[in-house]
Amino acid sequence: MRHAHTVEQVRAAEAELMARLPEGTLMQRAATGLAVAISNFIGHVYGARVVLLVGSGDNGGDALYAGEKLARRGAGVIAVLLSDKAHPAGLAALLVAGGRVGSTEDIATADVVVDGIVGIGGRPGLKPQALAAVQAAEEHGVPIVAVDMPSGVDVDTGETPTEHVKAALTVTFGTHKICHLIDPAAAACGPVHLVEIGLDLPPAGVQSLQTADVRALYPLPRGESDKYSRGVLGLIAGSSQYPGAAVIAATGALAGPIGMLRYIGPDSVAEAVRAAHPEVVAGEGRVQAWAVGSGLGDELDVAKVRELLDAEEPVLLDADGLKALDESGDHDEVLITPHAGELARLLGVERTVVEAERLKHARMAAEQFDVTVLLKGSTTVIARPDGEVRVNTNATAWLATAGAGDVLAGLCGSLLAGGLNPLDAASVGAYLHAAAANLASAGGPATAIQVAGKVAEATRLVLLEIDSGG
Ligand SMILES: NC(=O)C1=CN([C@@H]2O[C@H](COP(=O)(O)OP(=O)(O)OC[C@H]3O[C@@H](n4cnc5c(N)ncnc54)[C@H](OP(=O)(O)O)[C@@H]3O)[C@@H](O)[C@H]2O)[C@@H](O)CC1
Ligand SMILES: [K+]
Repeated sequence: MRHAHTVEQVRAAEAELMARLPEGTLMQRAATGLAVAISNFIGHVYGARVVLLVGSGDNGGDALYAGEKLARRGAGVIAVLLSDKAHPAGLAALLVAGGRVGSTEDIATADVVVDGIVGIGGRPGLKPQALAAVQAAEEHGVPIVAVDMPSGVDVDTGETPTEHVKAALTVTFGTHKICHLIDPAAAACGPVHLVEIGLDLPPAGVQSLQTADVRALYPLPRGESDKYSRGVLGLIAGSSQYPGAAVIAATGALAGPIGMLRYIGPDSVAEAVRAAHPEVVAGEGRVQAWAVGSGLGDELDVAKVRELLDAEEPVLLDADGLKALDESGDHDEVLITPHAGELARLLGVERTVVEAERLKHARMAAEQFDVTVLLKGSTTVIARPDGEVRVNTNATAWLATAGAGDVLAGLCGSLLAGGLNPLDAASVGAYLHAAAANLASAGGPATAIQVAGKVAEATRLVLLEIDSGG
């Protein structure tokens, strides 16, 4: 599990640990890990040209001490001081090691720029001198390694209301922060490298499943399992207008853990579903969970869906089905899977607002409708009414294709029917969906059906303990 803590939690853990260690120990641990990560990033140290952007706090201190270590190994290290309060001991150490103070002019010929402008003490945005330095790096194509996080992002929300660094690599300390996992800030981090510094942290409110977590959660059939005990999913999807959505959702569902799929819908759509998947049973019967909504169009039966929402079985509500959601009733076992536009409609706000503040709006909807919300997007945010959040970060941009959401709905529904709670079903489903997309895409385009076709293989790789790039 990858954990993302808030600034307040990190500060408390840091204070507790610092009280037990000689002064400066934590910063030295951070700077050592940072120097190693920078040298791995540039591939060579001797003769490398490194420019440090140094703000007024300890984030700049980390950069200066890492610069000192690189200078000792033969790098040419130049510090651009963005404040007259730059960490005095760190600066002295850099100068003793042969580094020097320079200006933004030095950026043009650098191999790497190190962003030590601000860390967890930062407010969003960049001051003019810092912005000019960052723009110089961008203009000259010099990659930026961010210390702790790209300066200018909102650390605790992942929002990027104004200018910020776009890093090629982020080196963080002790634990991940929320901005590393939530877009749009997460997209500005590049790969995130975690340096352990020994912090003792409380449970994190934002987490991200890794391969081993998915393996541990996945509902496995047992020797005595039959098709009913593995779980039966009822699928209400597709319409004369969008028959394909039912076929695609069914393909996603059958690639999950269920033993049987029941399809409920118009005869013509049922025929299409059964032509693609002869194993599907058409018509009502006992189910362990419902997946409702993909491609229903105008044929949504609001009363019927509300009946299901009030019943005991878990319900996944997607696409057109979301129109049936209201704030009444107990929706503990309900999972909704909107994209930003659909969530915006539910909350009565603009889509762009949801995209800019994904964590906030996913949590808001979860609380308001008393449901688990899976907000689709480049990083998928899954929020529970109690505020617990999981994020899925292994998606490929190629997954933005028609029908991909129907595959996800079918798969997550299948996991609900297989016995997972909405949070686990959503996070395991999002992980396997993205892993399948990575296999189907392999760096190029892929259709939704091709993605669905790779879910079984992605699952097998996870269960066999092979990391499929997820
Ligand atoms: N916690 C840990 O476990 C460890 C932490 N470590 C490191 O310490 C870092 C935190 O250091 P920190 O607390 O000194 O704050 P930091 O982020 O450097 O900001 C300093 C000052 O900048 C200012 N400022 C604010 N916003 C701004 C902006 N947009 N643009 C420009 N300036 C802005 C503001 O001052 P003000 O302007 O209000 O006077 C603020 O006080 C942390 O990220 C990690 O790298 C590691 O060494 C070891 C383990
Ligand atoms: K930074």
